[in-house]
Amino acid sequence: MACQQFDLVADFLDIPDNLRDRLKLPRRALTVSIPVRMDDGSTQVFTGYRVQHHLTLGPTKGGIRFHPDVTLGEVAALSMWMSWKCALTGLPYGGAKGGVCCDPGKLSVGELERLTRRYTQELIPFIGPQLDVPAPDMGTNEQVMAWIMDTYSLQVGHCVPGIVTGKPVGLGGSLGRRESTGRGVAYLVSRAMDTLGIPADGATAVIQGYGNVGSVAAISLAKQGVKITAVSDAFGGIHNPQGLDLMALNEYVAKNKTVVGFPEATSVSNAELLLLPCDILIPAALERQITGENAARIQCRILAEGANGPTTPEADVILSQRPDIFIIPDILCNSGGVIVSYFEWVQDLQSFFWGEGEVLDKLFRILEQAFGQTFQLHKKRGVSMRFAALSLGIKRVWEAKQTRGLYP
Ligand SMILES: NC(=O)C1=CN([C@@H]2O[C@H](COP(=O)(O)OP(=O)(O)OC[C@H]3O[C@@H](n4cnc5c(N)ncnc54)[C@H](O)[C@@H]3O)[C@@H](O)[C@H]2O)C=CC1
Ligand SMILES: O=C(O)CCC(=O)C(=O)O
Repeated sequence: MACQQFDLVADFLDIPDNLRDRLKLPRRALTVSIPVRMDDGSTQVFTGYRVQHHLTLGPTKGGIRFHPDVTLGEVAALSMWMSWKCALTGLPYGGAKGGVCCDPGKLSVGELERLTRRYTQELIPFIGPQLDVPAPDMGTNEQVMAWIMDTYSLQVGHCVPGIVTGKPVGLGGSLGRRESTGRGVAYLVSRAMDTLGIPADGATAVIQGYGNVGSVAAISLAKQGVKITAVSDAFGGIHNPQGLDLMALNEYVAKNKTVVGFPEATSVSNAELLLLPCDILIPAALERQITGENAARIQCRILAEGANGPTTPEADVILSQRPDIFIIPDILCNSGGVIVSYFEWVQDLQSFFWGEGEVLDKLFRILEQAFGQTFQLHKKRGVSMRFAALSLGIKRVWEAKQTRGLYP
C-alpha cells in the first residue's frame, strides 16, 4: 500500500524513475530474536523489528507495536508513512517504526518487561536521541517506554530521557502526550465539520478500536457535543444509536478489559460497525479495514483515519467516486501524537518543561497549518486529501535530499 501510494505521488511530482528507490527503500531494517524467560520457567523466542526509513532531516522517529500479526513488511510501510507524516507537519525527523510479534494481552507484567528490555538491548547500537527515538504504538504504553528508557540509560551509564517519547511525565514525559493523538484527531474532525457545515452538536461518531487513540478521540468529540454511537476493540463492538455513556463505558473497560458486554448497547461485529450510518467514522485500530469490498457501503460524511493505513488503495479508488465522504488521511489525522512526541524530545534535550496549555497551543497551531496546506492543495489541484497530504510530505523529503546532494 505504501509503495503504491508513493509511486502515484512520484509521478505527480515528476521524480525521476532512477531516483525513486532512494526515497522508497528504508535506510536500515533490523530483525532481532528476543529470548524471554517465561513465568513457567520455559524460554520463548520472539521476533522483533525496527525499520528506519530515512535520516535526511534528523533522527528517525516512530512508535513500537506489540501485536501478534507484526511483520517486517508492515513495519517498513509504517516507517515510510512516518517519514511523510513528519515532513507534512514540518518536524525535523525521518520516519521509523518498530514491532515485536507477540500478544501483550497474554503476557504477564514480568514477561512483558523482560521482552521489552531484551528487545531494547538488541536495538541499542541503532537507537539514540540523535539517531532514532521510539514511542508508543498499538500494544505499548508509557510503562513500556519507561522500561526502554531505563534499559538504554543503564547501558550508557547516565539517565537519557530523550531516548524515547511517550514516557510517564515523572520520567521526563510531556504533559499532553498520552492524549495528543486522540485530541489531534478530534481537532481535525472539528475543522472538517466546520468546512462541511456540519454542527458538532448532535453529530454522530462511530469508532473502531477503543484504545489510546480511539478512546481519547471519543471523549474529546463528546465534549464538543458529538454523540458516540458505536465503538469496538479486538473482541467485538457495541452500538447504541442514542449515544454511549462514555464515563460508564470507561469504568466498564477498566474493569473488564473490553467494551464487549457493556450494558445498554447491542453487540455488533467489527465488520458491521464500519457500515453503520454516522457523520464521523474513525478507524483507530489496524490497517486495511476500509477495502474494495466495503468502501462503497460505508455511510459517513467524514472518514477520520486515526489508525495508520486503514484504507486500501482499492478502497481509495472507490472513495474517489464518493464526493459525499471527506477523508482526513492518516498521516495528517493521527499526527498529533508525533507532534507532541517532538515537543517531549525538545523538552528532554533542554531539561526545561512546558505547561499543558503551551503544549496544546503549539499542537493545534501545527495541525491547523498542516490541515490548511493539505486542504488548499486538494482544492487547487483537484486531488484527494490523501494525495495532497502525501505529496506535501514526499516533496519536502525529496527537496531535502536534492539540497543535501541526494545520497545522505
Ligand atoms: N498511540 C499513538 O500515539 C498513535 C497511534 N497511531 C495508530 O492508531 C492506531 C491505534 O493505536 P493505539 O490506540 O495506540 O493502540 P492501543 O493498543 O492503545 O489500542 C488499539 C485498540 O484497537 C483494538 N483492536 C486491535 N485489533 C483490532 C481489530 N482487529 N479490530 C478492532 N479493534 C482492534 C484493540 O483491542 C484496542 O482497543 C494504530 O493504527 C496506531 O498505529 C497513530 C499515531 C500515534
Ligand atoms: O510519537 C511518535 O514518535 C510516533 C507515533 C507513531 O507511531 C505514529 O504516529 O504512527
